[in-house]
Amino acid sequence: MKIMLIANPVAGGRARCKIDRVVTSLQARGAAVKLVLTGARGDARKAAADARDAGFDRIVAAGGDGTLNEVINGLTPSDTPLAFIPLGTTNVFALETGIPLDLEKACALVMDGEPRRVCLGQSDGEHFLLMAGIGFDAEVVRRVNLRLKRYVGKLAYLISGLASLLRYRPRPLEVTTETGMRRQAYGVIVSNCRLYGGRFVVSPGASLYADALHVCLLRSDSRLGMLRTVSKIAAGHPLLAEEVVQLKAREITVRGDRAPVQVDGDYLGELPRVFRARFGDLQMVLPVNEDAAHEC
Ligand SMILES: Nc1ncnc2c1ncn2[C@@H]1O[C@H](COP(=O)(O)OP(=O)(O)OP(=O)(O)O)[C@@H](O)[C@H]1O
Repeated sequence: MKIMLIANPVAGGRARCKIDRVVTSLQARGAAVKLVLTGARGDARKAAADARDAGFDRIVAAGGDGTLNEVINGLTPSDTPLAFIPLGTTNVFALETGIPLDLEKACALVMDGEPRRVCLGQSDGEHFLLMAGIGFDAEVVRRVNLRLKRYVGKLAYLISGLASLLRYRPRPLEVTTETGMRRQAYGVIVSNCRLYGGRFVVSPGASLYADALHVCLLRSDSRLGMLRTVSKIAAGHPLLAEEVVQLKAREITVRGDRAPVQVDGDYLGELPRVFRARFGDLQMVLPVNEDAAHEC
């Protein structure tokens, strides 16, 4: 099996030795591995685009969810299956899909797993695998100090969250779906997966294998209300109808006065934006689980 391994040596703080172990493990399982180490943002995307038609049997992204997002954007659309080795800080995609955090088991999945078609979110030509956030969470992502994140990990988001909370004022957002349904909200999370930011379940009905996105509309128009909703999500408490509205849609338009947008944990820009579900443009090597089998 010919494998292109695109790996971020600074994922999760320091991943260089883990990447060497991944190469050794894949070679021991019979793979011919070409390794590209990223040196900066954008390298993983370029490497994936270059590898697209180069005859590899698998493209493997090794790093955090940010590296995975870049590889997806370089690769899609493609029939070459994409596998993932989680080496990141939060590893939301691995938690969502059950990709093992144990390197040996993750390498075994790369070699033995069956590729299957997945759904991606798309906005202005950019793909996302996990979610897009509009409003407060995007402000937190915009303000996060990436150098600090290398040293303190997830704590950098908490620091940015507290700093953002002092200044942020929830502003009204207008959300329209392809069926013409129109709603107002003060924060929006467009999900392709159930989990958000770690093990927090924001969109329980979302699935990587369905041709749709789930939309969570946050209705609190005050900072205190917003804090209450976020705390309940973090504690795993059920949310009330006056706090959130959940929708399912294939196309979602969000308008609002220069509100910030993040996708898969990276700042993307400001509103207005259209978010679309795109099923089948990419195949991924993932563990088989029953939910996934049902959705297919
Ligand atoms: N050699 C490098 N030096 C500095 N930054 C890099 C390098 N290679 C890639 N990057 C940037 O680091 C960003 C974050 O890395 P990545 O997502 O792999 O790990 P993480 O942030 O630790 O994990 P997670 O996304 O799961 O929180 C990438 O989006 C990329 O822009």
